[in-house]
Amino acid sequence: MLKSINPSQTQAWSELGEHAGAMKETSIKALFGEDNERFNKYSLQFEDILFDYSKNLITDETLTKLFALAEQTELKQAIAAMFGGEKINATENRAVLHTALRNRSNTEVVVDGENVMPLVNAELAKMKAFCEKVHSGSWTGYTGKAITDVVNIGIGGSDLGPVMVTESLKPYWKNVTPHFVSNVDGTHIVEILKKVDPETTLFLIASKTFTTQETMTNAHSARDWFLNAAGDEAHVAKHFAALSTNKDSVVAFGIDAANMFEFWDWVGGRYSLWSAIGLSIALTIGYDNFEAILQGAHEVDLHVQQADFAENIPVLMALLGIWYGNFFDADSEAILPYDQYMHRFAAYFQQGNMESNGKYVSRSGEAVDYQTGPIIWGEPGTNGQHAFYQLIHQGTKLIPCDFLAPAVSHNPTGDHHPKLLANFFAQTEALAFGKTKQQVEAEFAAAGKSAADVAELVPHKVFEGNRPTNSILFKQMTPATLGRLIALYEHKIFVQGVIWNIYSFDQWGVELGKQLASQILPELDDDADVSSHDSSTNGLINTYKAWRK
Ligand SMILES: O=P(O)(O)OC[C@H]1O[C@@H](O)[C@@H](O)[C@@H](O)[C@@H]1O
Repeated sequence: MLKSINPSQTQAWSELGEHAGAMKETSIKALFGEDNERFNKYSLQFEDILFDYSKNLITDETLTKLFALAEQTELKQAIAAMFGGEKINATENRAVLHTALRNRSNTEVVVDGENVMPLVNAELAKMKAFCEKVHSGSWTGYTGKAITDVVNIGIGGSDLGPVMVTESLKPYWKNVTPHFVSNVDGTHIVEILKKVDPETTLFLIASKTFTTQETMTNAHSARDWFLNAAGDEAHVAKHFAALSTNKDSVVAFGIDAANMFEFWDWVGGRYSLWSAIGLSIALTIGYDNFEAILQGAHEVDLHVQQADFAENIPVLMALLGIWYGNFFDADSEAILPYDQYMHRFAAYFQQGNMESNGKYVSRSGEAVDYQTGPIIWGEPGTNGQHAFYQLIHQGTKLIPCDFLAPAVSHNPTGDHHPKLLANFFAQTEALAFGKTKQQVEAEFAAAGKSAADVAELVPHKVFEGNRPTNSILFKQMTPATLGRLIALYEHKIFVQGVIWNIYSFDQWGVELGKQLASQILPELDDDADVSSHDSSTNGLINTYKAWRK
């Protein structure tokens, strides 16, 4: 159990509050002007990843106070508790050990007196053997043909990770094409089923609980579609596998227990891509590449445990987020990958952050008196530049941004990549340093315009700058690099949750909607008007019933 420590009552918090007041009087530009060594001081390289956090409104004093906050909220103890298998997910009485799934050192990880590593290793061996059979063509469908398509049916943590990773690593795809069905909207499964052939398709029913309405509905529809073609229930075993913690429900659904890939209650849904939930990843890019993702993440697991705070990338990422969220009232963060393959990266960490740290109740059960998890959003560059960057550059809101880019493209066509990277470099420069009134006027003067003619236009063309960013430049998008990047962001979320004194590994906030939907569903069976809800909900339901006739 993690102690409940109110961060806003710590000495460091009040010092940070005062210090933020002073920092509002300076600017990123001024700080760069004062110190030529800023990049060297405020950047770190970890393996093939360069983390440059120099374009933040920080000084050594800021960092010292942020590290003090981490000390005073007992971050070190919390890191040890998580990796040590303590039940830090107290509201569900569970350990938090997605790190054990990628513990390539194979050191003991004990939960309830049992070393879980033999379980982890056995499941990985089973995934490996299965991948080999599918890739070699020795695993065949009901008509003897090899598998060409995998359809992962899952939602939330049982979908977003595999989607993001398979998309990010498209250059590594093998002879199996992945598809993903998540939404209960029938459109999703109908459109995917149009693309695949029952004779050569493998369905992975991915659900930690194996009770999620969307997933079970889609799984039954997939099974019906398959049986419609295959005829015989005996063929299901060749085309359906389950990725779950709930064996009884898997068997009750009709999936052969031999085709179940297991994980455990100490793996949170949104941290589960490292587990059997990653089977669609391993089938898409090959088991060895899947293992390379685990290896990359494991390196970061060692880093977060061993590095001093000043050298610890996830800790720095977390503290910078707290600096702006709690002391500058920033309420969102943008994640902006300059890599088209990473187009679902922000969506993935939208769940990671918002489901983990979207909590207002502290670990002692009281409402907190400070901001917790940020709103996360983002799209790949350069598309975002032509859509929403206007607000980041000249809007009234402070939006700290992470810019990510590979130095080497998998598609070095023409001069696309230098152009992409020129934009990547330009944006953080523009955001930090802006363009002054004098610069705008000088540009007009150089173009032969008189000061009087352009006076009204000038203020609109000024960029205040002083918009903070992190740049994460990596060598190339490889499985190990992606593993590292994901683990960095995962640990950022964990560190922030510790400091905010909340429980990052439960998600009670998703339950009420599910509960009400299951009450409403039977009310939609007939055409009778309902009156059991508030007037708005009654009105909506009754209009729906009238219109669907
Ligand atoms: O994997 P299952 O159990 O189907 O859950 C799928 C998703 O459900 C949601 O309600 C959330 O709680 C997510 O964290 C979870 O990943």
